[in-house]
Amino acid sequence: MDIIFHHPTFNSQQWIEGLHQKLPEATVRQWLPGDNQPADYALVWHPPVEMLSGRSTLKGVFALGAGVDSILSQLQKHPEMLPKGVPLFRLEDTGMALQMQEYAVSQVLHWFRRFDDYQALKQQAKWEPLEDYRREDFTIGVLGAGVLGGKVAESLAAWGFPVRCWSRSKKDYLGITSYAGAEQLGQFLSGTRVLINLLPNTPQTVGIINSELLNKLADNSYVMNLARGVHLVEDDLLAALDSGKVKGAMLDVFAKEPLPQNSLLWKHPRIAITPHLAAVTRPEEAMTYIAKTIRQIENKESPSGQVSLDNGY
Ligand SMILES: NC(=O)C1=CN([C@@H]2O[C@H](COP(=O)(O)OP(=O)(O)OC[C@H]3O[C@@H](n4cnc5c(N)ncnc54)[C@H](OP(=O)(O)O)[C@@H]3O)[C@@H](O)[C@H]2O)C=CC1
Ligand SMILES: O=CC(=O)O
Repeated sequence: MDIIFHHPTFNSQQWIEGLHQKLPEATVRQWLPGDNQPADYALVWHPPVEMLSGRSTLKGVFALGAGVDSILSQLQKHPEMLPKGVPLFRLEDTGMALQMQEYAVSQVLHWFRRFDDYQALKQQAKWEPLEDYRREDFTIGVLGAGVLGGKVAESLAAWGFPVRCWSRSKKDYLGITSYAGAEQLGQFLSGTRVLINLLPNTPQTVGIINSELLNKLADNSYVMNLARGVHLVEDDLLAALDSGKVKGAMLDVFAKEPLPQNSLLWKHPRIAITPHLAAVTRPEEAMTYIAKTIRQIENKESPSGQVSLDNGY
């Protein structure tokens, strides 16, 4: 079995050796331009078109992340890149759900305990106990209730917050109110105090967090974008912060990354920023998942994690 690997920043040697340990029968090599030798599987992130195109004998392509929007947008321009019938897989959880839970829970607690307000008071050297927020006024709404959104919703429910989620299909998560489809988005937003985005980037979700949506949230709401920058209309968020509709935001992803130096988001006192690391690919867990999936494919089983090219995620 031959596996080719390409990632612009990962340590290729670590992956080649790690995969070989998990799949001793496999020969794993870093793909380099000009390599058109046979391959059964390809592990990729931002793959050069020539790496994949024409490889009709591939049994699977693995994206080395959870979101496949960059690969799908490359595919739009170069449909030949993924030969017909070759399945595309993505990483399902592989250690990312726990990272997302850590990120979301810590920031929700920060807002809930009014640490943002106390930081502002500290700037003025003011000793001023504020009224506590009540959990019942702190409904959390998670946009996207898949592998990561579902786990984030569950962890916040465990902290006793009222939690709801929104997805395409209805969910049955314990203690979480599920809303589905465009027709239930308004209900989902009404009364939501903290909005957490974990949607995939698809034509239906681009720009979804805009002024119309933000205006439907509860007053003094908070926004956390953990999915993709293109989901958020940055100017609309700035306007909602300035009008007081939104009280604070925590952003991990941006329409343009790295976030340009001249972006107004950097300067806003009520926006916190992290550089797209809410959940990173953990090599050990990812390799375990990929090796298991390859074995399932070899055994003619149906592994989970296959991307629906029709749905775009
Ligand atoms: N910032 C970071 O570091 C990281 C960001 N990400 C981002 O997180 C995203 C989510 O990952 P993951 O949870 O694994 O993805 P999943 O595919 O498991 O979940 C996606 C969810 O979004 C829902 N959804 C999709 N389209 C729509 C729509 N049009 N309307 C309503 N709901 C919709 C799906 O509904 P249904 O369940 O009904 O299909 C599903 O619940 C990734 O696509 C990636 O962009 C991922 C990892 C790290
Ligand atoms: O943003 C990261 C990913 O895995 O998707």
